[in-house]
Amino acid sequence: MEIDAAVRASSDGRLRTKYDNAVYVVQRAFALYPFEEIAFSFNGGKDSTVLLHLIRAGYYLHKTSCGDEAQINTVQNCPLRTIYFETPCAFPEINSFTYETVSTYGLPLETIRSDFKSGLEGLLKEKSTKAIFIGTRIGDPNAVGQEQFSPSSPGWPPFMRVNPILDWSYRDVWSFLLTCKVKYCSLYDEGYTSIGSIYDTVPNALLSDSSTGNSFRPAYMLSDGRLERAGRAKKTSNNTETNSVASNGMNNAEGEQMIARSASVIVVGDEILFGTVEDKFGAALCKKLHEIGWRVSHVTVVHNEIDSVAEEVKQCKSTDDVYLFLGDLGLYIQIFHWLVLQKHLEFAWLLMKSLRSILVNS
Ligand SMILES: Cc1cc2nc3c(=O)[nH]c(=O)nc-3n(C[C@H](O)[C@H](O)[C@H](O)COP(=O)(O)O)c2cc1C
Ligand SMILES: Nc1ncnc2c1ncn2[C@@H]1O[C@H](COP(=O)(O)OP(=O)(O)OP(=O)(O)O)[C@@H](O)[C@H]1O
Repeated sequence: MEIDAAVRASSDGRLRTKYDNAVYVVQRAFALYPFEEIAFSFNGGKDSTVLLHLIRAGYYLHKTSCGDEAQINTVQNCPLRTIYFETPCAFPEINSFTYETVSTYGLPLETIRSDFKSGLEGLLKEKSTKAIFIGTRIGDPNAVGQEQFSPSSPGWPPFMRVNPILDWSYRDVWSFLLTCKVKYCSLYDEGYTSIGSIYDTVPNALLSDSSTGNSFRPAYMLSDGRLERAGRAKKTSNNTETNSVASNGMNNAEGEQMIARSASVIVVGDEILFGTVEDKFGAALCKKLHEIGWRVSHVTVVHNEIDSVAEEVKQCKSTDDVYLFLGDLGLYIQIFHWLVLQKHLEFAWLLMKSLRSILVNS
C-alpha cells in the first residue's frame, strides 16, 4: 500500500505517530460499523484529502489484518460511500478536484445539494448511516468539544462523527500530503490555505510574494498554521478579484515579517512556579519583541532543570523559529550542552549569542 510505505519510509517521527493514531481510528471504525453503514464526507479540501488517503490505508490494513489473503490485491481502493455537499458558490477548482478524485479512487459518490443538516436528514432517511468520517481538526471553529468519536450534536440526525485527524496540525497535514506525494486541489499552490466559498475566501496574505506583488506562495509554506484561516474573510464588494493586500488587512511587508520572525519564550525558574517571585522578564521580553515586529507565539514557565527545558523545546520545536530562554548562567550552560548533543546547532548558536549579549550588557 503506497501511502503506508511512504509514511513508514519517512524520517519524520511525528508524522509517523500521527499517521499510526489516525489509521488506528479508521480501523476501529471499520471494526465497529458495517461497511455499508459508514460514509465519508469529502469536499476536495486539504483535510478531507488527507482523510481520503488515511481511509484507504486503514481499509487496506483492516482487510489484510483480518487475514483475508485473497483480498490483498483487491483492496488498493476503498469503495466507501462518499458524500459531497455541492453548492453553487464552491470554487470550480474544488468541484473539479472532488469529481476527479472520487473517480480516480473508485469512490461511489452521493452529491447532496442542500445544507449540511437537512442534507444529512435526507441521507439518513434514505440509507442507514451509523458513522461518518469527517476531516475536522482542532482549531476548526466546529471542533470544540469533539473527540475522535463524537455523536452528532443534539438537534442533528443521529450518527457518529469519526474524526481521525482531530489532533493534526496544519504542518502535519502538509507533511503528510507532501511525503505521500498525493494530488491536492490546485488552489493550495496559489496561496489559499483554507477554502470556503468563492464569496468569503481569498489567498492568505501571509503568503503574498513581495518580489512580484501579485502572486502567492504555496499553502505549505505558511509557517504559522494558526493563521491558516486568515484568508477566510469577507471580500469587499469592489474586491471581487484577489490581490496582494488580502482581506485580513496585512500588506506584503507585514506578511513577510510575520513569516520570518516568530519566537517562543521559555522562562526558567522554580521561584516563579512556587509563586514566590513574579516573572517580570518574560513580560518585558514579549513587549520588546512585539515592539520590534516579532510574533511571540507563547510563553512558558518551566522548572529549573534541564529535563523540563528539553521537554518544552521538543513540544514547540515544530512551530517556532527561535527560542529565547530566561534563566541563570548554570542552566544556560546545561541547555547549551543539551542542544549540542541533540544536534540543534542553530539553537545552540542563538543561545550563545543571547548569552553573550546578556554578559556584555550586565
Ligand atoms: C458530515 C457532516 C456532519 C456534521 N455534523 C455536525 C454536527 O453534528 N453538529 C454541528 O454543529 N455541525 C455539524 N456539521 C457542520 C460542521 O460543524 C461545519 O459547519 C462544517 O464542516 C463546515 O466547516 P467550515 O466552516 O470549517 O468549512 C457537520 C458537517 C458535515 C459535513
Ligand atoms: N461541502 C462539503 N461536503 C462534504 N464534506 C464537507 C463539506 N464541507 C466540509 N466537509 C467536511 O468537513 C471537514 C472539515 O472542513 P474544512 O473546511 O475545515 O476542511 P477542508 O475543506 O478539508 O480543508 P480546508 O480547511 O483547507 O478548507 C472536511 O474535511 C469534510 O470532511
